[in-house]
Amino acid sequence: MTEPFTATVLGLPRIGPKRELKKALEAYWAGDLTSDELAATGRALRETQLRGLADAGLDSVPVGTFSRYDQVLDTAVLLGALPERYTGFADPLDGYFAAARGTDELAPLEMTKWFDTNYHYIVPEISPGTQFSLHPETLLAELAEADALELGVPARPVVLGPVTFLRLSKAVGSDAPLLDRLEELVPLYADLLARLADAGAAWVQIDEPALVTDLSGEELAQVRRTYDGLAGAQQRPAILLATYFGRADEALRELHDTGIEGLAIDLVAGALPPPEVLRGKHVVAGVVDGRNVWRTDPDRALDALETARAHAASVAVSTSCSLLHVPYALAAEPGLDARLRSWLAFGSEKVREVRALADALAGADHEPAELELTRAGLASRRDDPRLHREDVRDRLAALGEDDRRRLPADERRALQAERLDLPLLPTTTIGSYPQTAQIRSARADLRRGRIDQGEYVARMRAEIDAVLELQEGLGLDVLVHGEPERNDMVQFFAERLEGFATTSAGWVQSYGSRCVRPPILFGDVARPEPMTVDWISYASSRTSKPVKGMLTGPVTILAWSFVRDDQPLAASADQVALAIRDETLDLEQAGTAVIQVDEPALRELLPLRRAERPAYLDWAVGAFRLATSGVADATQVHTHLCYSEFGDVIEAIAGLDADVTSIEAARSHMEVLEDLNEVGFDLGVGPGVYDIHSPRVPSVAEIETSLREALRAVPAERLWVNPDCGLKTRSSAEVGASLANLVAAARAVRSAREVRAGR
Ligand SMILES: Nc1nc2c(c(=O)[nH]1)N[C@@H](CNc1ccc(C(=O)N[C@@H](CCC(=O)N[C@@H](CCC(=O)N[C@@H](CCC(=O)O)C(=O)O)C(=O)O)C(=O)O)cc1)CN2
Ligand code: MET
Ligand SMILES: [Zn+2]
Repeated sequence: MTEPFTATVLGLPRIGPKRELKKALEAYWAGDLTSDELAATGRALRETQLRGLADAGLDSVPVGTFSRYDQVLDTAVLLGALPERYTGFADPLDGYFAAARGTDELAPLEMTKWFDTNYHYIVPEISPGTQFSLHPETLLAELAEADALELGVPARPVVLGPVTFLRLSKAVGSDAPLLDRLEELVPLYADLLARLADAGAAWVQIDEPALVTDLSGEELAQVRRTYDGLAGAQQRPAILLATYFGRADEALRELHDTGIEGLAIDLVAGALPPPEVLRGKHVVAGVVDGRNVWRTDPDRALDALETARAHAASVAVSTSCSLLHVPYALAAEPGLDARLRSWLAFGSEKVREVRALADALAGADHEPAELELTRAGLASRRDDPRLHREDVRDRLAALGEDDRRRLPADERRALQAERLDLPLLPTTTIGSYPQTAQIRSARADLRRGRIDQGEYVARMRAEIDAVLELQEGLGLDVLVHGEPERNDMVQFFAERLEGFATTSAGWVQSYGSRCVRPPILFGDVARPEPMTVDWISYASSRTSKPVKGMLTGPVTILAWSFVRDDQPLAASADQVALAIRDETLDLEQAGTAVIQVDEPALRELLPLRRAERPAYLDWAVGAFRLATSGVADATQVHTHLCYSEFGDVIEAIAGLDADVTSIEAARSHMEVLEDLNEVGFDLGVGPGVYDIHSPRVPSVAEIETSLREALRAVPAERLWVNPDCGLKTRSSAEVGASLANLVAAARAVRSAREVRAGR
């Protein structure tokens, strides 16, 4: 067999340690950078990164996990599966970006979450007319580029596997299962393998995270035939099949005797499969968490590595998944408190951990220095009083069922109707208004000491005034303050809660050029003081219309943070929920009649395996209800959900028991509403009437059509009118025009009904 390696990582971040790629992309899109300059940015990032890995002592380095936008879209290009409408561009790069982001004329492909992460991939469309063809030029060029660096370490090309590619794609124009098309892809992948072998690759990594989801017997058989085909290819590198984000035992058992040489296994989200599955294989053991930021417990890791070694042909140490999901390096965070820092590993620290664990496994004479550091860090973490606060624990222990329950919905509805006096089909927006350069630079000025807190507050209040004036002018019914003071809907709260740390440069790619800095939940959660009350009270004081209090829910705060690994997520969720509950009570006290608690990530955290879903939904719904059931019955609780298909969580949505739920629906309007009807949902609902992810301004007529369609599923008394999601990524011009049409459409439908009702 090909010489096995000992230390590697499964994939790499690409946005750049200082978001160099983000800035280059946005400059290119703005017409301020040439495609050559954009390419040079990518090349420089890849070179620095690969040299870093080689210097750190990895003996196999991944190539091909870079992307100008997204790796699934790249795979569609690799396989010739980009829909035809994106292929006529003079520069193919512009077609690629058109598929990713759309143009004035063309809608982009859909975007959705990559498994249970906060990364979004572009959803390829496969139609009966799609004719696959191989386009390996980019991958081969990156491989050649890596070889030219003469790192002295073999480069290992990485591709997304055919099963996962089809599993993540969307079928259009046919109901036939997409996996039926695996047989068309086998010869292409076989051809690709031959080209990679020709180019000198000893190993190829084929990523198949879809194998950790539930697969039917028929699907497993298709997977089997696919890998029989690939392993049987005439000329090819050794195949490392990489699964991550869970256990893939059924598939790995099925594939054991296909002739695949290596298995990369996630030992953080998953576990070692039975010994017979490992037998004869090169096992790349993912003991270093690629998705979280804690240092790896050396004893537990070495235990797992030794067990793997007892059964496998050889073992390498690796990360559990790509490092795409963690920030580049702790070095960029000198501001984190020293004790917390000693518990943490970002990307480059993880690479060092991998090497050190591989040395320890190989029987190094001395404990590698990196592991000594880890042991010291872990000891101080265990003893830190911030991880176990009696005040927080006592409060949680005293909770009962009544703390997660409100009056029956119809009784609340009557009380709220009286208090709010809203028209039929009330109009509202989801919370954020455009996060302009002006707003962001005010925040940057505050950070750099160029303005003081008073000046900052004054500028944000001016933004709030402008947004309120816009909404009043447009005639919206329930107003929002626009969230100008929030750098991010999760980070903002984490900065104000004890138990969380936040970073200044810990950027992680969310989609395309957009990034987030996930907070680090390290301890028990408490809220030292109100977080949003001053802003909301200010906004309320400026208008006679109701202004929604605007909070992020416990599930979403956790989903978009790095979370504790020393207690169940459910326990952390209740702690965050209590802090949010306290905030709702303070908002109410200050006179707020409508409070929205966003849970866009409710669907995202849904376990990949069906068997684990009920338990998750139970605690997730419980945490939301804990956060929202403290307020009086006359206070209207809203929630907002987006980013996904809701089929699997529809009962949970009803279980949230929010008085009003705004829900992304521009793509499949009636479907969500009918699904909700099926579970007996009888609360307020605002199916988004236009897609905020596109710059397109929807016409009055099309919004009216949406509303009339919605009215076939929902009585007017329960229907709200709102966009799909917040407006922070849109321009002010788009927002003004779109909302004017939204209000006009709502009014038209309203008065048509009133005429009919003879009012
Ligand atoms: N955490 C999280 N996850 C999420 C979402 C979300 O809202 N939050 N939504 C979905 C994803 N959608 C997203 C939509 C937009 C952005 C986004 O716009 N991100 C911004 C950064 C947002 C931010 O942190 N802004 C900060 C910092 C802004 C910044 O870059 N400042 C410059 C200076 C700017 C200046 O001087 O003008 C700097 O620090 O260098 C702020 O406003 O304070 C970006 O990539 O550009 C991210 C995700 C799902 N996951
Ligand atoms: C990703 S959901 C966003 C909800 C938030 N209130 C906003 O309007 O931006
Ligand atoms: Zn949303």
